[in-house]
Amino acid sequence: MNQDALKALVGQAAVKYVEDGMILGLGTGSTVKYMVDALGKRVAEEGLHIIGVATSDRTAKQAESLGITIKELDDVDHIDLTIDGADEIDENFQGIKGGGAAHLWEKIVAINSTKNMWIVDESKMVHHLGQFPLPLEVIPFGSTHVLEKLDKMDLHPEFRMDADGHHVMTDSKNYIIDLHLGRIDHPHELANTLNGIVGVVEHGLFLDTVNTVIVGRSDGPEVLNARD
Ligand SMILES: O=C(CO)[C@H](O)[C@H](O)COP(=O)(O)O
Repeated sequence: MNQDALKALVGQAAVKYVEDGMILGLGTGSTVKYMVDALGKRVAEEGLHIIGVATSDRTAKQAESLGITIKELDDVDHIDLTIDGADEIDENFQGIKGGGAAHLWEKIVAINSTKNMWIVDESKMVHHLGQFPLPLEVIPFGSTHVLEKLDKMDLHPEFRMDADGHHVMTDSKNYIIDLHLGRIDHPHELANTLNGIVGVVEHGLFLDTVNTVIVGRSDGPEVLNARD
């Protein structure tokens, strides 16, 4: 099975956890896109009454095009379950997110959710975090100085640019800096350090966040329970 087929598999597996009346956080990325397609199908076929809170403009657009009602986070009083993708998940269920430049909204939605589920193909499961560059969302004002500071801290920063050589912009109109770390031995310490840098809005370390991971493997989806 190729990677896309595994992503579709976990997307379809995840929506089996959706119940009528739920308020759902909808993540961002290519895996979530399959999940939103499958959710739209359930809404159309079963008439489920679901409210979605999207973690990006592109997910909101896709969901609405499929007949899923979308509300702003501030217009709901809770979120029952958020289903999102991830870039890396280690053996302690700690994760890196933000490959799609959406980790700020994803983290805000995640911390306001009763349960968090991540859906990934098996290539995302790792022994140690850090092979995937760690994304930081940074305020454009003074961001070159933030980059220099990170460089002096040996965090190997690089602005994320698009194919035309422009800064990748988040939905909040911020820039992304990726840290090329290779291996993160102490994710909580690194998170604390990054939280203390003025100009960094949010980093892509999602620590002690996820409850359930569905891993797409060629012999079927594997469900891992991280925490309650
Ligand atoms: O964090 C994210 C977006 O900011 C995505 O969840 C993550 O990048 C995984 O994406 P994909 O499913 O396309 O591999």
